Formats: sequence, C-alpha cells, structure tokens
Amino acid sequence: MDRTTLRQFTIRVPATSANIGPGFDVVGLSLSLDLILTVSHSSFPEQHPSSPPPPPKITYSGEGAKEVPLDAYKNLTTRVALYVLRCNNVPHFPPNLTIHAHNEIPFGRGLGSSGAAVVAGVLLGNTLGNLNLSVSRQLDFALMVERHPDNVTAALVGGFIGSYLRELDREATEAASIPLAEVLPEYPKEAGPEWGISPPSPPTGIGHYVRFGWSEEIRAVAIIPQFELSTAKARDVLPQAYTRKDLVFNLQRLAVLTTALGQSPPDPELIYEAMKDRIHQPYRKALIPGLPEVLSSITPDTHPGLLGICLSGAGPTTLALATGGYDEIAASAAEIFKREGVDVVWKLLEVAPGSLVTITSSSR
Ligand SMILES: Nc1ncnc2c1ncn2[C@@H]1O[C@H](COP(=O)(O)OP(=O)(O)O)[C@@H](O)[C@H]1O
Ligand SMILES: N[C@@H](CCOP(=O)(O)O)C(=O)O
Repeated sequence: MDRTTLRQFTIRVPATSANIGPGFDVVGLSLSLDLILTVSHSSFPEQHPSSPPPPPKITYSGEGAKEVPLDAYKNLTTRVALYVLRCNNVPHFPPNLTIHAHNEIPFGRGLGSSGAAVVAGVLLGNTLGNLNLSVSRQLDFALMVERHPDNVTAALVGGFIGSYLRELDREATEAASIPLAEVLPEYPKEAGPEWGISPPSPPTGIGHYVRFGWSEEIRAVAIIPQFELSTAKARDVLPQAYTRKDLVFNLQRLAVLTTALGQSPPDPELIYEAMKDRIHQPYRKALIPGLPEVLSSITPDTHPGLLGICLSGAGPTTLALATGGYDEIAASAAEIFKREGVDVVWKLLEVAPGSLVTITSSSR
C-alpha cells in the first residue's frame, strides 16, 4: 500500500462457552453471538515517526457500551492489537484509524466476552500490520493475554474444541509469565519513554488444539443472569489442589463427553451424566444463587429434549445443551433463579464458525 491507500475491513469473533461441565480450562464451544469490528485506516507512512499519530477513533454499540473504554490505549481490543503490532516492529497504529465495535456478547456472564475481545485484538493487529501471522502464532499472542486456552482457541478456530498449553522450557515459561501490565502497558497518547520499550514477544507454539465432532441436532440454551461475575473473581474461589476421586470423576466424564456430543442421535442419558463436574462448579455455586437447584432439578426426565446442563465458563450463565424443549428448559431455570431474586434472559444459540476477517475495500 502507498500513502494514499484507504483500507476497510471487518472482523467477526464469536462468543464461547468454556468447560461444558468437566472440561475446566480444556474445552470450549463457539456460539452464535458476535463481536464485530468495522475498521478503516490509511496506509502506514514509509518511515515510522518517533511519536504516535493521533489516536484511533473508537465507537461502540451493543453489550458493554456503557462501561467499555473508548480510549484506544485503555480498550482491551486495541491494546492487544498494539501489542501484536509492536512485537512485530510496527511501533504505532496506522494513521486515520477508525474502529466501530458492535458487540452481542454480554460482559462478565461466562460467554467469553474477554476472550472475543482479545482474539479481535490479535486479528486487528495482524490485519493492520499485514503481518500474515499463522493461526498458531495468533493463538500465542492471545494466550499471552488470556492464559486459559479454552475460550480464545474456540473463538479463533470455531467449533467444539479441546486444547492444551505446551510445557514450556524455563526461558519460555518466564517469557509467558510476564505480568499482563507489561504485556499490555498503557501507552501515553504523546511521545514518551514507554514508546521506546519493546514488549515481550510470546514464546512460539504455546497452544495446541483439536476439533471434536458436534452433532447437528444439538443447540445451546444460554440462561443469562442479569448480573456480572468477573472471571477473575470466579477463579479466586477455586482450590489449589483436588482429591484423586474428584479428578478421576471429571476425567471419566470428559473422555466420554467429547465423543458423545458428536454422535447422532445424541444420547441424553450418557451426556447428562458426562456433563457433571467436581472441579469448578461446586466451588462457584455460592457466587450464583439458584445454580445448584437449576443443575440438579432440570434433567432429561423432567425436560424431554435436554441432553445436559452446566455452568457456562466461569458463570453466571447456565448452558443447557438440547435437541428440543428449549422454552420449557429456559422457563424452569428462570423460575428457580427468580425465587432466588435473580432475573435472567435466555437465548437459543447455535455452534458458530470461527473468527473471520473480511477485507471490504482497499482503494486509492
Ligand atoms: N468487546 C470488548 N471490548 C473491550 N473490552 C471488553 C470487551 N468484551 C469484554 N471486555 C472486557 O472483559 C471484561 C469481562 O471479562 P471476564 O470477566 O473474563 O468475563 P467474560 O466471561 O465475559 O469473558 C469486561 O468487563 C471488559 O473489561
Ligand atoms: N475455564 C475458564 C473459562 C472462563 O470463561 P469466561 O467466559 O467466564 O471468561 C474458567 O472456568 O475460569
């Protein structure tokens, strides 16, 4: 591109539900709620100036509009994009950058809003800088910011995904353990010493994943309480160690679940039991009034069509997988939550494709 090129593109990133019961920090499912960025910018000057161009203009609509920062040096997505650019020798955003974000993913509900914002930031940096990063390298950048792989991997590649983090050698472990504030420093708008410091690049090949089968009949009912629960707070209540009995309980179920959700027709008896968990849900129930009763009283026997029910991500959303009876499942859950003083909305969702960048125009 030369100086006069104006480029426009869109980035679409799906919501995700992590864990699906027993797969804590391991499995994620992409769902049909989107974060969409509509981006326009001029080409980079041939010589990078030492001070940044005027800051990008961000506008925002949809979920989180009242709370999201519109300062590009504070907003999660644009900070991640700048991190990716700066790690690849592009020191600043390009000139005349405007970004409109439209977000359907509610904040702090266990539907992967932060994972989507991070993945959108990685794709934004990659596209703005014409970096052509491989999917694996994109994942490395996302994992430097959101360190459990379940949401970001499913958001990036789409589908029902299992992932692990490679065991890193000492040097790479240190590189990957850098505090988030250093990975994502808040840059000042004007020239300053912070602009001279290169951020730490991620080690290569941190995350690895596989896509499981997903039976086309299965849809997801997301029952979304009208309060936010930050993932950090819902991780703080978890213990550091577990009994062998509880670990084996989860491993047995996870091994069955990853294949059972790909079988057609899906088997409710098998799946309902395989979606139980002893690693995170029992510890999080105190943060979500009504959750234990919702998980134990809505079953394939009481609600034909239900396959299984679990906490979505770190909560507070409940995710029911089903082939029918969606209204009845949602109504019963809403009634239980209401008795505990919790209002909910519910959405019927499909499994969604992975993230997509579409170049809409590139003109002189
Ligand atoms: N589209 C977005 N743009 C900027 N920041 C976002 C966006 N989506 C989420 N966030 C940030 O992530 C936080 C929610 O993250 P988290 O507590 O992990 O919950 P979730 O389960 O929704 O991922 C929000 O409060 C906000 O700071
Ligand atoms: N495995 C993580 C998943 C968090 O997902 P989120 O959508 O709540 O951010 C956890 O359970 O903490």
